[in-house]
Amino acid sequence: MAIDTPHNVSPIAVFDLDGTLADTAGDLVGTLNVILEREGLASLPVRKARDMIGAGARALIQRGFEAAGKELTPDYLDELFRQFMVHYGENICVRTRLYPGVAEALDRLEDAGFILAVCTNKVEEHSVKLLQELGVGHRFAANCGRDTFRYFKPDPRHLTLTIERAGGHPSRAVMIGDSRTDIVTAKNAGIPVIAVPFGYTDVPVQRLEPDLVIKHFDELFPAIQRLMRPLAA
Ligand SMILES: O=C(O)COP(=O)(O)O
Ligand SMILES: [Mg+2]
Repeated sequence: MAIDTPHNVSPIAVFDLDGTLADTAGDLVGTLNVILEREGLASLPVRKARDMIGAGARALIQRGFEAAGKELTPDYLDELFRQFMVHYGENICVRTRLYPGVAEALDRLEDAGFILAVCTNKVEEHSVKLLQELGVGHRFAANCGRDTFRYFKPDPRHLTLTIERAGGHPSRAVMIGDSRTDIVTAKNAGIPVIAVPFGYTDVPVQRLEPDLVIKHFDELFPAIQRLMRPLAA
């Protein structure tokens, strides 16, 4: 289906957050471990728990408890989720860092006239706080979390509504992500997707058939040019 491109719409690059812009596993798993320890369960090493990230904090707790062989009732999961949100909110940027080359890649895109946005399954409040603490919050025209709209990834409307809020258009957009969720979301929205292989996924991203894979943010701008040139023609 051809999408009509309105005149003079700036191109937009939409980024996933956890595992794409920033390596957040240390602090997410750090909070998961606080919760597990409060429940008398053994904590999980980051290398084992990192691939449980990607579907939001509630899923992370659920997966952590499954790994420990402990059942959770929905009510108790709600209670642990509340505890998680408080602890994580207070410890959101202790070990978390941007991946190498992110700030430069954002500069390059901005210089080329791109709008930048974030579409994450973190709650919006945490996404805003984290990107501010990482010193890049002001770069994004929209920062849309799991609770921003009624829809969240892999529902493609999370992505299309993010684009709309940022002032872009789906026909001049690209998504950058690290997981199956991001790739499925973008494909269902009809938007090209670039994957990074250093994030959180239980399957190598190449197998999920993104349009391109980049190993470092240095490669982002040329990759976007390759994908968007045919669209702009
Ligand atoms: O916090 C999560 O589990 C997922 O967040 P992401 O969508 O930014 O990868
Ligand atoms: Mg991610």
